[in-house]
Amino acid sequence: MTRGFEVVSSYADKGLHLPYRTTKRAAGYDFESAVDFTVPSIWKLDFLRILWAIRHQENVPEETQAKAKKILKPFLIPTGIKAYMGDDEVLILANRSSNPLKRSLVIPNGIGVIDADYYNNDSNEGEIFMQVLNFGLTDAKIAKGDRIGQGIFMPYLTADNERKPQQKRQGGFGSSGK
Ligand SMILES: O=c1ccn([C@H]2C[C@H](O)[C@@H](COP(=O)(O)OP(=O)(O)OP(=O)(O)O)O2)c(=O)[nH]1
Ligand SMILES: [Mg+2]
Repeated sequence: MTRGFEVVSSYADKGLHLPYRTTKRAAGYDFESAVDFTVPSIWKLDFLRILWAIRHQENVPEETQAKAKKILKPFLIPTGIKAYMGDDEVLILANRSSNPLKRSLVIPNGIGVIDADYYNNDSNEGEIFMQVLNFGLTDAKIAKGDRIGQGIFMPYLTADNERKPQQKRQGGFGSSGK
């Protein structure tokens, strides 16, 4: 077992496809969405009120803040997939170049870093999520099975005299603290 993909147990009988390469020399394994998913447009904000607040240097009302927070929060598309790899390897999750053009979807953190020790972690079994924002004017509808991103396996290097890592990975998305 060198590196590869598995379906996480909660999706065992959901008919998911493991990520695959579409052409002979493709670097990226395409990931499909595990569910039908809607990514709301970030423009669904209460525009006028925000502009008003900025114009008058007022605090944005709490209700608007809550709404904005909900919409601006990057959305996590479940893939139902986990990846195993060597200890000195990482899976880079990148957008498909067609996504900004066709679906107005971007990855707000640029790329996703899927660590080798994320695999089978105690909190979510290592399920890979694709974090996206929809900068378009309308909601982006994604169907189960749509190819949403691509994963590229890479080796990584460590630095001399580094402070040895103290933690065991418990999950993702901020699990190691601030
Ligand atoms: O697009 C992404 C990015 C990350 N992850 C998972 C795998 C990764 O191993 C873990 C942690 O990612 P990262 O280290 O980039 O985020 P963090 O904010 O530092 O979280 P943590 O404190 O859990 O390391 O979250 C994803 O599923 N999708
Ligand atoms: Mg981290």
